[in-house]
Amino acid sequence: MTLSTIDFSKTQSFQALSEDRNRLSSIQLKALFEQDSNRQERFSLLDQDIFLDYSKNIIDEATFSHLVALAEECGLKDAIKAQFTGAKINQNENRAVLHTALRAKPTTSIIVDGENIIPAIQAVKAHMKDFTNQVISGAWKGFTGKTITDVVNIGIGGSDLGPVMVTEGLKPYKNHLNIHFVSNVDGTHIAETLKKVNPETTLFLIASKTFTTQETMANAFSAREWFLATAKDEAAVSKHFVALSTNAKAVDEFGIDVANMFEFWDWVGGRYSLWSAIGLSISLSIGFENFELLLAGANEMDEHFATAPFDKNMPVILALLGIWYVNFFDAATHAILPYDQYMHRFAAYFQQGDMESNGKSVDRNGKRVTYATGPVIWGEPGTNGQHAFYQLIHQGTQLIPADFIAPAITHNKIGNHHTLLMSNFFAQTEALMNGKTKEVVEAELIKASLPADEIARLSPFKVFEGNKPTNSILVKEINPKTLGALIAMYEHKIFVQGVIWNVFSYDQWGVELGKQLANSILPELANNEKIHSHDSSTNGLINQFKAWR
Ligand SMILES: O=P(O)(O)OC[C@H]1O[C@H](O)[C@H](O)[C@@H](O)[C@@H]1O
Repeated sequence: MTLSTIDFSKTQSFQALSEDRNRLSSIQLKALFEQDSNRQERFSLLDQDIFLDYSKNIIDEATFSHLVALAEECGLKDAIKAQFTGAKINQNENRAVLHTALRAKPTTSIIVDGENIIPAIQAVKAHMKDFTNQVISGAWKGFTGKTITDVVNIGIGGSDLGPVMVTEGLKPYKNHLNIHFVSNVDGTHIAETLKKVNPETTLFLIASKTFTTQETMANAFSAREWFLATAKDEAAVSKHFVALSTNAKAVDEFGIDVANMFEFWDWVGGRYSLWSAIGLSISLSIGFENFELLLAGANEMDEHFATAPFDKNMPVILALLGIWYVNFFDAATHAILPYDQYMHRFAAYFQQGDMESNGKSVDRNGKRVTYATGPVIWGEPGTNGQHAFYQLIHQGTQLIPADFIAPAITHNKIGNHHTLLMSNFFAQTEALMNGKTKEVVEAELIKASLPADEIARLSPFKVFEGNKPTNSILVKEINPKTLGALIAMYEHKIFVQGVIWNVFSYDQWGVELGKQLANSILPELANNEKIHSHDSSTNGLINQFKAWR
């Protein structure tokens, strides 16, 4: 079973949406609310303690049904089925895409290459559970008999961003272990981390799907050297180094006992791997039971995604709205704005999730696309963003659709902080939608007793056009289950968009060229001889570096 290769810009729904775009260009969102008192009821969904209000989007009933029809026309139903049942939809790498299997119920059966993969997943989970319990309880001892106090996850990209985001997001559930993350090949990252830990009580998790990634291997070797400088005994490595990988051979060559390897498989994409052994730092940080709740939340979202009709399906709706703005309003970026300090890495995580998946310009037929695909994903937690970049969202020339995410219940009930935060959350989407008219601005300036010529001069700067689209995602509370569901919701959003844009979302050839060139430049940096092998800019930069270092 392969994915369809329909050019969505040639579909009937696309044509209808183009007409909708023209029709809606003269309509203000505000007016749509005035015309229909049930608008929010119509354009919102409640599922799994997540309330998605998408009513503040530039859509009406007709547009919404055309968007849903677009999903149907592009074969989304079959695509979802293909992904969940293990079809090799990552065609360029001939792989299935089964992060959903990692959180499936143990009774499920999913066949890949003639074999049910669920028992192997359960076996790794049992290993993770046992190991997590030993480390947390203190039964796992370091080489001098001391218990573990610190865990350092060494990994990059998908082997870092998910665990960082989730351990930060779920800090209220954290136990006594200190969790650190080292990703950058810049020696500063590992050096600063090693300053904080003691080799006798530190556990290193070498997290790499391929176990060949330059950055991770360099950091892992430096950590090992640092450790051995104290331990002075290779045999001690097995008590302090474990591997999270698909590559048993490379793990063995590094010197990690394969018994201390937590395996996963090629059908888990790096940026979708936090549910696999890559999640060991999460499990150590919040306990295996909470890790399982994270998986259970994701699984419930999987079921919602796989079974809900498209017009009641959160990931599908988010994906379609995203396409609406990228392809019909020329939106080049999409902001993710969590009003929750613990979620401060959520946008960074989905930068990889989304941009590495759908940052493609060749379609599934191997042809250059004739339309825009994945937007730039960015964002910072509210209210910090309000005092930094919201100016541009409110009054700039770019249309920036934004997702506002907030928990109703806070983990830190200090004074009135949460109501202050939430008042901003509600105010911003309202302000973005309604804007402020010239009349209102002028009335305010008259009230402030400004002279008429000053009012005329100032008012254009103080007008807000409004009509800026947002989704509000109100979560009852950020806990392991709801966070699992939220992450899965965005994962599926990415998948749906990839299906419709007719791109392969699960490969990432775009990261290869830079890696290749870095490898060819590396030997050129070994001495101080002048380089002439590149363009004049690259030669000049390398030679200046050599002169200065
Ligand atoms: O887990 P690893 O094999 O070390 O890969 C780490 C990362 O590196 C690559 O460059 C890919 O672009 C990412 O998708 C991946 O997550």
